[in-house]
Amino acid sequence: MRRPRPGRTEAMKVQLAVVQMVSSDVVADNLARAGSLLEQAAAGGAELVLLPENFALMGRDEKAKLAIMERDGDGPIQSWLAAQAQRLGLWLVGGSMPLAAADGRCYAACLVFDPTGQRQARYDKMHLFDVDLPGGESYRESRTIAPGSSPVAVATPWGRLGLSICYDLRFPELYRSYAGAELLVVPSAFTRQTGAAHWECLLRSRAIENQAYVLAADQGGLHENGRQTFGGSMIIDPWGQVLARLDQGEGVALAQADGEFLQRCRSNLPALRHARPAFYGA
Ligand SMILES: NC(=O)CC(=O)C(=O)O
Repeated sequence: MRRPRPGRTEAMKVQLAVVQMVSSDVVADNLARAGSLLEQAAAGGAELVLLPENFALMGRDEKAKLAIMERDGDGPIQSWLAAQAQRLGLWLVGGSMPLAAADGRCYAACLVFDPTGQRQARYDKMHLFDVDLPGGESYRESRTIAPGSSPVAVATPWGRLGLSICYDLRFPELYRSYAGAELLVVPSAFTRQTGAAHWECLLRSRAIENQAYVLAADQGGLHENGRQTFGGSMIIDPWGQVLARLDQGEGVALAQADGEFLQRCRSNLPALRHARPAFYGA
């Protein structure tokens, strides 16, 4: 593994992977398939891999999450993530999984493990998908999920990695709080309807305005509860170009991040330095 010295973004070269799943309501099946997809990513040279939101379970109803939620730092899904990172020698970003909240709900937590299996970060989804879509589809995540309250960026051998989950993608201020981060992750279970309309456009915008690599791993297919997710998992460079993309179904997309290219984007078009938050807020 190439490990550039901290601060040497231009020396950064890392093979990235996003894993797309169509998770079912059986945890053991989902983990077995996720394990094979991670092996596929590792065989493609991936050093940093992102799983989708709800990788371990897309239940028949939202409450199913509560039956499998774990205490922080203790439980089979967390152990599985640590073991996969270690087994395959990867930085593994574990999409989202339910961790118990004090009020009986859970947090949708994104956990990051390094190649020794040590946990390096936890981010809890901050914006909850309580929406009514045209056509009658409706979601109330806040009934089962408690909102997180802190942005989290983690230091990796390739620079800072800003964490977010799915609906967070619609709140650019969160990503601006990571300004300067080289890598942004968006594990998701975007609806088919909103994904067709907004997914790529929002992802490319976050990459362009923050001049960062964006990794977006989505759920992509028909789930047992009748819910359809969009797919279209992708890796985008700081110029907004889609380097790798999946359609529907399960799979792995791979692409290389290049620190020299990122630095060139930032020095040729120094929009991050031109920002004037004093006049319109941080
Ligand atoms: N499912 C989500 O959390 C978000 C989504 O589908 C959207 O923002 O659209």
